[in-house]
Parts: sequence; structure tokens; C-alpha cells
Amino acid sequence: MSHAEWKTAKEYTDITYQKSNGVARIAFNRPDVRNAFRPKTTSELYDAFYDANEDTSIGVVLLSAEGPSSKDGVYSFCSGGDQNARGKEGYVGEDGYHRLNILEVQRLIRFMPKAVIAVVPGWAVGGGHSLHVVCDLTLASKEHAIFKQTDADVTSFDGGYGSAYLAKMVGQKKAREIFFLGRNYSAQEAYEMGMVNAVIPHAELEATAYEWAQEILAKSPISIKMLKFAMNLTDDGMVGQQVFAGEATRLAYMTEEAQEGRNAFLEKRKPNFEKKWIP
Ligand SMILES: CC(C)(COP(=O)(O)OP(=O)(O)OC[C@H]1O[C@@H](n2cnc3c(N)ncnc32)[C@H](O)[C@@H]1OP(=O)(O)O)[C@@H](O)C(=O)NCCC(=O)NCCSC(=O)c1cc(O)c2ccccc2c1O
Repeated sequence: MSHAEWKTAKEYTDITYQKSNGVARIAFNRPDVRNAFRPKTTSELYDAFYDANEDTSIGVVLLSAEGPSSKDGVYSFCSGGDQNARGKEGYVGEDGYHRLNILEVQRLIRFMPKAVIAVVPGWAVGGGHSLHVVCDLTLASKEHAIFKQTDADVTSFDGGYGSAYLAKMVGQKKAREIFFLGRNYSAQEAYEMGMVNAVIPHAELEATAYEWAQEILAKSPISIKMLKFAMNLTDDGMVGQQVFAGEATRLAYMTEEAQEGRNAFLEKRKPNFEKKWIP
């Protein structure tokens, strides 16, 4: 298995963004505040995810975190919305506008035709917990990962993927416990609940995530994309259907029948769809 040779893809202030051999690594980089996100962070995340989505050489994205904290050596994935940036109507950006655009980041993760793996080295809390839930897979540090939902402590509620989708993952009773009591759960407990794919010794976490990514990259891109969208579909309603059907349309465009339809229009003649009613 090849080792990662990370190259910086773009410089940001609140995140790091690197690429290596088909894998993009996007990492929170505010470890001294447990990688809380402010509007600048979510804008940077959106920009990096958009780039990874558009880059045809990238098939898997790792959502990880830098650390540990320079103050106390504690590791974190993300502690959710930065409460210092929270104004009366949402999180206030440098432009003075109130935003909650972490949900746009969640949608990009959910709808991108590539696997996204949450790599959780420490605290995954509040909106940070919701982010790992929306990722396709989660790998967690055996020693340092802690999963916790604090939304109900700070009058917040992720009513979409963070809670309702979590309930599909761990069951209704467990999801309600996670949100209503806000307890700490270890990587092992999160694994047993079904919201973590594997518990990995901390020193091996990043290398293991890269190995998982390389395994996925060896598979058919069309299969991975269609499987992700098929598994999303039943939970995403009409939007899930739209995303899945969009890819079906792309596949249909590749047929002779579709070429005939396009050519007939351009040549101003009737299309010849005879003998195309394949059962
Ligand atoms: C994460 C913790 C449980 C860690 O506890 P610990 O004791 O290890 O560390 P400290 O509490 O001492 O923190 C160290 C240092 O970091 C600062 N910090 C930590 N988290 C945040 C934060 N979220 N915002 C700002 N600052 C933070 C802390 O103040 C310390 O600073 P010092 O200067 O004193 O060194 C614990 O830190 C914790 O509980 N953190 C808060 C978790 C939280 O409540 N997050 C917000 C939940 S709401 C949310 O994330 C959210 C955002 C959205 O945009 C949404 C949008 C739409 C729907 C839902 C949304 C949503 O739920």
C-alpha cells in the first residue's frame, strides 16, 4: 500500500487542504478552540470540498483535523459552531452577516459523488458530531476520540442529518439519549452503536484512513457513486431522487439512442428510435 505524499492544494487560515494520489485531505486547523468552526471556517470548508468535488483525479476525501491543542495537548475533530462568533441571529462572519452555512457544507459532503471519510482524532461535539454523521464512513482514534452532542446545552438543534439521520444509524432510542443527555461516548461505544466503522490506535489513524481511501479508489468510480446515491436516496426524498436520477441521465447520454436523439434534433429530422425497446 502506497504512503501518502501530501501536497498543499490551497492555503487557508482555518483549515488545511492537501492532496495525495487520488485522495484529498481537508482538516480543521483551530486546535486551540477544539477546532470550533466560525463562518470563515465554513466558507473555507465549502471552497475546499467544492474543489475536491470538481477535481476528477480525486475519488475520496478525508475530513480530518490538525492538533493537538498547543495549550493543553488535547486532540479534537471539531467542537461545532464557535460560540464566540455566535450573534443574535446565527454565527456572525467578518462581513457582519449572520450565517449557518455549515449546512451547505453538510449538503456538499452528502451529495458529492465521492466517498467522504471522517477521521476523528479527538472531540467530535455539537456541529462537529453532526459532520461525522453526514460523512460516508467514520474512523476514530481508540485513545482520544470522544463523541458528544451539546446542541441542547446551547439552544441549537441540527434537525437534519445530525439528528434524524443519526437515528437511522444508531436507532431512535440511542439517538434521543445522545441528544437529550449529551453524554460522552468513547470510540468503542460509538462503534458498538453503529456510528463508527473502525476504532484505530491513534498513531495509525491517518495512515489507516489513507489505506481505506486507496482501497476505495481501486473500485469502479461509477459503482461507488451510484451506490452512495442509492443509499442516500430513501432518506433524501425528492432531492435524493434528483441526485440519483441525474447520474442515471448521464449514463443514458452515453447510449446510441441518446446520440440519435441529439443528432436528429441538430439535423432537423425525426429521430429513428426503432428497435430500441430493449426489455
Ligand atoms: C468540546 C468540549 C467538550 C471540550 O471540553 P474540554 O474541557 O476538553 O475543553 P474546554 O471546554 O476547556 O475548551 C478548550 C478551549 O476551546 C474553547 N472552545 C471549545 N469549544 C468551543 C466552541 N464550540 N466555541 C468556542 N470556543 C470553544 C474553550 O472555550 C476553551 O478556550 P480557552 O480560551 O478557555 O482555552 C467543550 O469545549 C465544549 O463543550 N465545547 C462547546 C461545544 C458546543 O456547544 N458546540 C456548539 C454546538 S451547536 C453547533 O455546533 C451548531 C452549529 C451550527 O452552525 C448549526 C447550524 C444548523 C443547525 C445546527 C447547528 C449546530 O448544532
